[in-house]
Amino acid sequence: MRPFRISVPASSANIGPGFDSMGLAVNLYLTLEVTESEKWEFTSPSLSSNDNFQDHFIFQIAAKIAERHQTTLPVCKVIETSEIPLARGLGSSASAILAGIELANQACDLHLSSEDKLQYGTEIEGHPDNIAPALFGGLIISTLTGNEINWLQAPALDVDLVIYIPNTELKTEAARQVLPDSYTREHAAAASGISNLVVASLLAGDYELAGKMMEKDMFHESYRSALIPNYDQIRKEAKFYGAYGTVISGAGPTMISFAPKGEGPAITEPLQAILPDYHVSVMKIDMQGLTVEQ
Ligand SMILES: Nc1ncnc2c1ncn2[C@@H]1O[C@H](COP(=O)(O)OP(=O)(O)O)[C@@H](O)[C@H]1O
Ligand SMILES: N[C@@H](CCOP(=O)(O)O)C(=O)O
Repeated sequence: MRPFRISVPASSANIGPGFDSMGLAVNLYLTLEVTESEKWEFTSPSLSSNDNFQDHFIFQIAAKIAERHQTTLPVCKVIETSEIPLARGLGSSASAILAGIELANQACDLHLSSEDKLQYGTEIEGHPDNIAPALFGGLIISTLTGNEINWLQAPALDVDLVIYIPNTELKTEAARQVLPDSYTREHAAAASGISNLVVASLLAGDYELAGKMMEKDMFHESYRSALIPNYDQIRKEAKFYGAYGTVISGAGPTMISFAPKGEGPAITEPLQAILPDYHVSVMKIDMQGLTVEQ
């Protein structure tokens, strides 16, 4: 086996009303450096020296994918590094799942297509909104109906992104529990109308309208806002300093603003001063998605 390096970007899902169906790849990366070895070694920021590599999430995903293809992983040395904070709404689990799938793909020579990876990743994660952009890059609108996934990569957005990462975690599973099990027809019609308009205005480059409509989400934001520290303040201050709109990133607690191109720093600076316990920064949209270097 030739050594290889896998890189997977983080992602910000939902973008307001695109709940479980829209997400954007951003420039924070999980990487795996993989070489063949005499004995298994897995170095990871989330493993202490007492932990068994077999308990590692990425190893488990890779082993499952290999098993699904009636094979086993060869003995490898894997070094994981990651810039993606865990349980903050930046798709760390989706990036880790894709890294595991690609580890199996490369190490076992599975010749998986991108659609295979999307399918496997979505089956594990449950929804394609983080998996699809982390795999393909850019802004992806996707939908899972039964087992079928359809998706579209939008043209590049001409915006700055500002993210506000607090130093507290919120597990996606916990943030899904506060959501209603169902919506009335009236509610669903209004919510999907808002979502349609966000997508249409992003595609048309009408970012003022996109920002206005994303803040009107009716699928998840209002139910989750109590779980998100400084939710109202971040939206209000970001708007004051020029943002088009600010929403929860994924299931939170990170928030993300869409701002006019070049205006990101004018929001970052005052917001970082207001939120000393946060990491506030301008992010770039990653247009590559998952990459493998031999
Ligand atoms: N690189 C990783 N290595 C091991 N486990 C990970 C990794 N990334 C994510 N996870 C697992 O996924 C969990 C976070 O997933 P989730 O609650 O969906 O939040 P998010 O995907 O928004 O970061 C972590 O607590 C951890 O169990
Ligand atoms: N649509 C999901 C997205 C979860 O994203 P994550 O980055 O928080 O894992 C949801 O809103 O639950």
